[in-house]
Amino acid sequence: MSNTVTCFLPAGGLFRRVHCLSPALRAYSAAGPPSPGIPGSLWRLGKLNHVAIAVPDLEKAASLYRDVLGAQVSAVVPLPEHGVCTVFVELGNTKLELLHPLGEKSPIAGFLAKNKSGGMHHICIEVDDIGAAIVDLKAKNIRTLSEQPRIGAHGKPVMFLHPKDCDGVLVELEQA
Ligand SMILES: C[C@@H](C(=O)O)C(=O)SCCNC(=O)CCNC(=O)[C@H](O)C(C)(C)COP(=O)(O)OP(=O)(O)OC[C@H]1O[C@@H](n2cnc3c(N)ncnc32)[C@H](O)[C@@H]1OP(=O)(O)O
Repeated sequence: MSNTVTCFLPAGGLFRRVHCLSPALRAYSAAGPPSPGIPGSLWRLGKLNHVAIAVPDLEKAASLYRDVLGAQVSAVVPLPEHGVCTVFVELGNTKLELLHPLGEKSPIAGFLAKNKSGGMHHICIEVDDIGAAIVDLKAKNIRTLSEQPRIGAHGKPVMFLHPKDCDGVLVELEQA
């Protein structure tokens, strides 16, 4: 079954044929696909909470999203317990988290040394039961980057998963 329908849009007195998402698929996309979960599993994956971008100049990056792209951008929030300063960019369906190292032992210092102009650092996905998720993922040999969950940028427990066990992507799970 095709996911697209053909629409005819007026264009300079004529009609232009374009392919667009079928109404059913559009409704599904707007609501967000429900995670089916693993049968018998005690936890489920939820929404994309944010995509984090490590940046060498936080003010410059905040200005790009606020003044050039017109997004709603938060103030700078230092999180010394995580070794980063953050700025959140509101996108409606998700957020961007701009990250800059704070302190001498920042966990993002190595990443920025390798990626001097910055780059995508991690994705954060919500889970409905972070404790159950951690037990399950450890049993499946996915390495967690701390023994216990820590309190993340939104005041909720978070856990990072090793990028080498997640197809090269650093994944943060956040309690919904
Ligand atoms: C506030 C909170 C929140 O949102 O709630 C946050 O954001 S805190 C955000 C900051 N906190 C965190 O990131 C905490 C979790 N992160 C960590 O524990 C660390 O950053 C690691 C992911 C273990 C990487 O540490 P480090 O750079 O010192 O180690 P390393 O250079 O030996 O890296 C090991 C391998 O992983 C790769 N690697 C490193 N960082 C990566 C990243 N962000 N994405 C994908 N791959 C990455 C390296 O290139 C290397 O691969 P090769 O061996 O192939 O070269």
